[in-house]
Amino acid sequence: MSGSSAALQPPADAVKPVRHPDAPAPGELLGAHYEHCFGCGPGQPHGLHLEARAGEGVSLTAEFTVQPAHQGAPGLAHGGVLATALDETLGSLNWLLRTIAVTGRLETDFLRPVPVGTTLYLEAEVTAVAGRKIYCTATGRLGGPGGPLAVRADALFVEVKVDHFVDHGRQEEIQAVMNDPDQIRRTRAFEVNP
Ligand SMILES: CCCCCCCCCCCCCCCC(=O)SCCNC(=O)CCNC(=O)[C@H](O)C(C)(C)COP(=O)(O)OP(=O)(O)OC[C@H]1O[C@@H](n2cnc3c(N)ncnc32)[C@H](O)[C@@H]1OP(=O)(O)O
Repeated sequence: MSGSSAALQPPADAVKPVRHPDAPAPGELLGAHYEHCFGCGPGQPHGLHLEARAGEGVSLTAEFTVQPAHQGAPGLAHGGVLATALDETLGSLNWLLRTIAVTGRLETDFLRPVPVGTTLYLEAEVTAVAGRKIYCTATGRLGGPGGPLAVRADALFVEVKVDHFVDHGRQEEIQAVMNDPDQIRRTRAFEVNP
């Protein structure tokens, strides 16, 4: 079963997404947006370590290999972890728009079980933009980019300012990020109007 709910249908005044002129070139690895992100951070031992690569237009591909720490049922990926992989992949699209945005809504279809050791090949694209609202879609396939479809998702991301994180994040981590010039550079790469 698939098909997104009315909340994920772009309004009549939505426009096509525009790839930012300074977006990473097609084929370029996007890198982690935060060292300790559960989805993409290299400093998160049990994280997904998802790696995303820019595609054409406002699209990208990503890969994630399911580890024993990601199990739900014996030998199978937990559904919440797969939803995280989709969420992270969709969130990475914002590198190409150079916009900071957070997930407002994520609708997921789980079509096939995903065994531990499998590499999930993900593809995502932004389909429409309406003001601060970014509509996007993603798929995850087993074993290769042309493999069987295992998971898919439609989502709405909402553009926010850096203040979103500063105001709501725990002080300890926010301060550490503020003191890290590398992280500040990565955050700036998301923003058109910092
Ligand atoms: C120093 C620090 C450096 C940090 C450097 C970070 C770098 C970049 C990190 C990125 C990280 C990504 C990681 C992966 C993606 C996540 O996992 S993000 C984490 C999960 N998501 C969240 O925590 C978001 C929690 N929710 C919220 O904060 C707020 O609800 C939101 C989403 C910001 C919206 O609140 P708001 O700004 O007050 O906006 P609001 O007026 O309510 O909504 C705006 C529009 O969106 C619509 N909308 C909002 N929510 C929904 C919904 N659920 N369904 C349908 N429509 C909705 C509204 O109806 C409205 O539509 P219009 O009226 O404009 O037509």
